[in-house]
Amino acid sequence: MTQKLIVATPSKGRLQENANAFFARAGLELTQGRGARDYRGAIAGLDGVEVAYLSASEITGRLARGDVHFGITGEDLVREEIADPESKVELLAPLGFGHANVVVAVPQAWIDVRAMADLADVADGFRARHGRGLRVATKYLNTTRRFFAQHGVGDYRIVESSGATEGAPAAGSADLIVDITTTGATLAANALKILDDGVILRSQANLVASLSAPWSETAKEAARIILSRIAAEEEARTTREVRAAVALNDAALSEAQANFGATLRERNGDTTTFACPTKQVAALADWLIGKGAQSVTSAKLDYVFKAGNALWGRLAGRL
Ligand SMILES: Nc1ncnc2c1ncn2[C@@H]1O[C@H](COP(=O)(O)OP(=O)(O)OP(=O)(O)O)[C@@H](O)[C@H]1O
Ligand SMILES: O=P(O)(O)OC[C@H]1O[C@H](OP(=O)(O)OP(=O)(O)O)[C@H](O)[C@@H]1O
Ligand SMILES: [Mg+2]
Repeated sequence: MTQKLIVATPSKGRLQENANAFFARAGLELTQGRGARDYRGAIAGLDGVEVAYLSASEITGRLARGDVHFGITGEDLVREEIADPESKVELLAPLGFGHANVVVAVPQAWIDVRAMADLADVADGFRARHGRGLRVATKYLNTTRRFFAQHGVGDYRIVESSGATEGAPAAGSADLIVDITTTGATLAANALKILDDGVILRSQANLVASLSAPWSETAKEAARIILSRIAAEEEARTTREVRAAVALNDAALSEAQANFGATLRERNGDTTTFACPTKQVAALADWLIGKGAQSVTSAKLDYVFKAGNALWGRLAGRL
């Protein structure tokens, strides 16, 4: 069976540009078939791969159904649109973009309502006072139901809203909302406030794998290669190669690991080379000078390929 690996990437919206940049960083050049309007593409140099350009929401649905193998989408969409996501998909890696919180927000004028417990109280008395239950505008139906149930908010109704959700309370079509926010500007413009314990999820874009897609040998091999490049880029981006002319014993190496997260890459005579988390480079250098090094250099690498491919290992273990 020569079923190709299908990689779904956002074709529009907030994740599109960042997703393209993410693949480019990993040395994966997406090539679009016959023109910008062709929604199928490929990855240069990788025969067993097909790229599908879809909306983030559509990507999530296809991952759940097993129509695509890999997809880039928001964790908010995965938790909302896939029932029992742990059994259907594997969230392989958070990608560091598409940050947004799914939140419960109420009118700022509700001065006594600060937390979910206050909301539960309001919900209980609301029907008696207003002749109807609370109305919540949202497109996150399942996420809202789960969160409200956890917090004992029972008497409410969801008003499904797919756009301009923040305007619903002022327009009179809902009393509060559950929606996504990044800067908070839209909430503020609509005189809404997030409840103190009302952050339901801190979401970001993820590389997600479908567990039910047809994982042919061709698809597995392509996935292994793609994941090794992604891991190599991530390792290179988050670490620096630190080198010093100083001989260190095993106890000192353990200390470097424990204090700075620095792992030994190579020991060559009197030269010691570490892989060090970027943020710890200066501290490690200081420590190495304290150990007798005359100078310490730090270099940024393009890729760090490793014999063991942790990302692929994790996925392979579930297929
Ligand atoms: N400020 C934000 N607002 C909405 N989504 C965001 C934001 N920041 C990041 N995202 C992420 O991007 C995903 C897709 O949102 P996006 O707005 O691109 O698409 P959409 O709302 O489905 O379609 P549209 O292109 O019509 O807005 C969200 O589900 C979320 O994971
Ligand atoms: O906290 P902020 O930075 O103000 O961002 C939040 C807003 O961004 C999103 O809308 P988007 O622009 O994607 O339009 P949409 O509602 O049509 O998806 C989201 O639905 C909020 O309305
Ligand atoms: Mg949007």
